Amino acid sequence: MAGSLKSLESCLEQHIPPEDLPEVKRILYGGEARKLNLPAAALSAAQERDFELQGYGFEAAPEQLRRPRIVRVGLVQNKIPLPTDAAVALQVAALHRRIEDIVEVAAMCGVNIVCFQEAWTMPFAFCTREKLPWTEFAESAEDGPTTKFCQELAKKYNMVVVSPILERDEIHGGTLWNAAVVISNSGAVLGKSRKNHIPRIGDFNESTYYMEGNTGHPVFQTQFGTIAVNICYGRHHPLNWLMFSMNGAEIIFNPSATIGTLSESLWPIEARNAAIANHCFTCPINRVGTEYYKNAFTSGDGGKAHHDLGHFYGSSYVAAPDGSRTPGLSRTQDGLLVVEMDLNLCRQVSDKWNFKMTGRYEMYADKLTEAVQPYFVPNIIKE
Ligand SMILES: NC(=O)NCCC(=O)O
Repeated sequence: MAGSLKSLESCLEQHIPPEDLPEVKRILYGGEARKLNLPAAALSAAQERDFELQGYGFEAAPEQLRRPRIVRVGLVQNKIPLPTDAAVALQVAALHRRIEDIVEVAAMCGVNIVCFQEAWTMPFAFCTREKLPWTEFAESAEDGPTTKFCQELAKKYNMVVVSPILERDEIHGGTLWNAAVVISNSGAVLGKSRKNHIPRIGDFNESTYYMEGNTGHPVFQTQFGTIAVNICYGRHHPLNWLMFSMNGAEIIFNPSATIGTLSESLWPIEARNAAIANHCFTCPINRVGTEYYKNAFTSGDGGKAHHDLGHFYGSSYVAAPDGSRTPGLSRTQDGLLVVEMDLNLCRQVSDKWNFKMTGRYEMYADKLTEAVQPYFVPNIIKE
């Protein structure tokens, strides 16, 4: 069964000889991440509320002129608590309750910035290509009920909240977007970042619902650091990560909804590579579970009609600019990953590896401008 393996890390812990494990972890993960000492009350609340709680820390070297810039981020992955044919309002309310329970524990763990999974207020129903009831989950990014709910959480816990939703933009003809709303710890809506790349693969039929985002690559200056949101499929586009980094992002969240058969072998690579290439922290988050739909749908490949998109494999993790990473959360269980990071590490790694300095961006900018022209002639040298 797709979801039967709890996590890659638990499998390694179980089967790699103990004397080899540290070296295996060094090669695979860039070393053993420091475990955070999380409060006992938080650990027992997580257990009672049936979600995994893990905490890790990344260090930076002490500097003479800058104080450490320590921030704690919280990544939340979860199943949908109600079946997909429950009333829309009940599904949203149940998700709000679930997230409220998890965010309370994040607050106990001192989290400064929390991010939820892609389209967190709904099942990932775009596979069905049906409009109702799924479009009813869409809300205003600026003052919809979910944004108001997140504003309350932000103020209550002095926490920046990144809330990826299905957005309805009433000002522009009621159009739908896949967007992440960023709410300051003051409770103010800082802004939104729309998904730039919309998948056209397998049952990810999102293009039936919304277009490629038009907000570019905004970064949000928060009290705790400069953050950006690269939504799901944007993970496969190195230039998308690059542009958030160009605008100064120190932490790039990647709220996602993706399934094992399609992307699980890419998952540990892409966001981690982006952290390395852009001297920043990246935080990929994936939902968990299998979501069933009453009406069967086909994949347009001659195969049988089916009732689910596949197994969402969780495995949320954080990668650091030096290429090290935390273990992933479970592939099957709801979870909160708390990660402490010193943002000074971004510049320290940049000074060491110099990817920004050696990037030759002007060369690529010129050549890309040429390459996107309709009558571009590729530079192929022939005998
Ligand atoms: N939500 C989404 O864009 N999924 C597409 C599949 C993937 O990017 O792994």
